[in-house]
Amino acid sequence: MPRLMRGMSALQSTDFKHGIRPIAVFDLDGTLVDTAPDLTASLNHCLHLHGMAPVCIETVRPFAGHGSRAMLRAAYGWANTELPEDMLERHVENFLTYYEANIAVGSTAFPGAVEALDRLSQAGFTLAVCTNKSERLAKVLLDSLGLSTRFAAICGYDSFPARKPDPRHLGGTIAQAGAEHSSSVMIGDTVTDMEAARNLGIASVLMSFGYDANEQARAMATKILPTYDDLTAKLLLELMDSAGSGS
Ligand SMILES: O=C(O)COP(=O)(O)O
Ligand SMILES: [Mg+2]
Repeated sequence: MPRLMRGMSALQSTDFKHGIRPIAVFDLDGTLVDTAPDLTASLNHCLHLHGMAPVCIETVRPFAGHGSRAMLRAAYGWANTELPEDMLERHVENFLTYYEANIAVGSTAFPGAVEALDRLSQAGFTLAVCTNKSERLAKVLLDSLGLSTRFAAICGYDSFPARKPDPRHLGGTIAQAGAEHSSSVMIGDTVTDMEAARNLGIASVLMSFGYDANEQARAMATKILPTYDDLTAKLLLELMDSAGSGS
């Protein structure tokens, strides 16, 4: 916190274009935090309850950023087993109960993520999280990892009437953080994040180490980065300008 305040006090709002403080909005699963270990454990807990064999984390990873239903449907598909809708809903309940109780057992911030947050804060950026997790679970996870106080807003799929890729989720997060979408950028790991940014008319960065940086996501991203090392304030300000925002 003292570090953040030092960074903020070093810059005046007049240092930014039109005096607007920029905001970097981060996706959570697969972007800031590697949640796949605990999501896989929760999935395997559900499969075990139904006498099914466990699945390995590498198989689950591409589905990990698309929610518990997507993971459960995929796992039943791999096992060639029917999954009726009512059973899926019971599984989701079990999944979420287990997940909440074990949310930060194996989950950690991706390499370089915390340092990138430090850099951006020191450069005067506001930070926020826009995730398709529930707002409550996102806050529980970020609290457990000691990261939540860094963010001016943490918004989940249930914070607004619509979720990513609907621009109301991303736009609502930016507004709740006290920022403006004309000086904002979205950093994520899936096509859902890139599409949300495009729908709001802002720049996006695709972190290609994430869970599902597929062709569609790559084609939609303003910039693709393989690691956090290159995620700098300078780059994000340039992307905001080139997206026509902030001008
Ligand atoms: O839980 C999900 O559906 C995905 O979460 P994310 O938006 O943080 O990647
Ligand atoms: Mg994600």
